[in-house]
Amino acid sequence: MYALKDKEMIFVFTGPHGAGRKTVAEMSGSTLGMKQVISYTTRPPKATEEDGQDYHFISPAQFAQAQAGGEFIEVSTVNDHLYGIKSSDIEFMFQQSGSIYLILNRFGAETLKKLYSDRVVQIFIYAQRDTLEERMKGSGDSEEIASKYLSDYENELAYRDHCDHIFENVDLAHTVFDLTKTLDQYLNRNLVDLD
Ligand SMILES: Nc1nc2c(ncn2[C@@H]2O[C@H](COP(=O)(O)OP(=O)(O)O)[C@@H](O)[C@H]2O)c(=O)[nH]1
Ligand SMILES: Nc1ncnc2c1ncn2[C@@H]1O[C@H](COP(=O)(O)OP(=O)(O)O)[C@@H](O)[C@H]1O
Repeated sequence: MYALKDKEMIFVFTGPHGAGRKTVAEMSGSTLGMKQVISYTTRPPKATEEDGQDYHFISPAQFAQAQAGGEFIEVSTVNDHLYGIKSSDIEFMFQQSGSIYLILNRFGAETLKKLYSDRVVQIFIYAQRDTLEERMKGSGDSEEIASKYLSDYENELAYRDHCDHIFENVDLAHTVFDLTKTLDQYLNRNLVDLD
């Protein structure tokens, strides 16, 4: 496991699938110069996704090999596909930036919190159930996947009690503004005028 250096912080975006975690994390992250640690997955890429940008798309055999070699600090199964984060990627991203972020389900968020305790800030992004349903349709998730995620909505929502900051993502610009202001306070960059 990578040992964090002085002032290095990990921001974990979690919350229900389709709430806009990825959208808002990328927008605030690029404003603040934070780097994303990209997960590895055995899920096939969607039409709009790029290898190395959205995920590192690897085969089950490649995943098993990396897992056997102890390369992952966390592994999770979602809809019959494996997802994991490599410790070496955390280290590499910290060489690029003093703060990194990840977009994880609640199990991954909980694991990182256990591993890195007070150096992890958990950001919970959510939306109302019917809003999620609409967004999932819009982002190309199949009805089967959407209904699987929605059936777990209450459990996903309950995880917010474990998080440091909670944002309901209704209006995108508003969420990103509030989120950037919150993250900026940890980073002490004062990019956002607080008045
Ligand atoms: N625990 C864990 N969760 C992950 C990891 N990578 C991605 N996730 C989460 O697992 C879920 C995967 O969902 P998926 O259907 O592939 O849709 P996505 O939202 O487009 O990535 C999302 O909630 C991700 O945030 C990982 O390495 N570990
Ligand atoms: N505030 C918002 N209003 C409307 N659509 C949004 C908003 N935030 C995100 N979206 C859209 O919702 C879909 C899901 O967003 P995404 O960031 O992929 O969610 P997550 O990472 O939480 O699964 C995307 O199509 C995205 O463009």
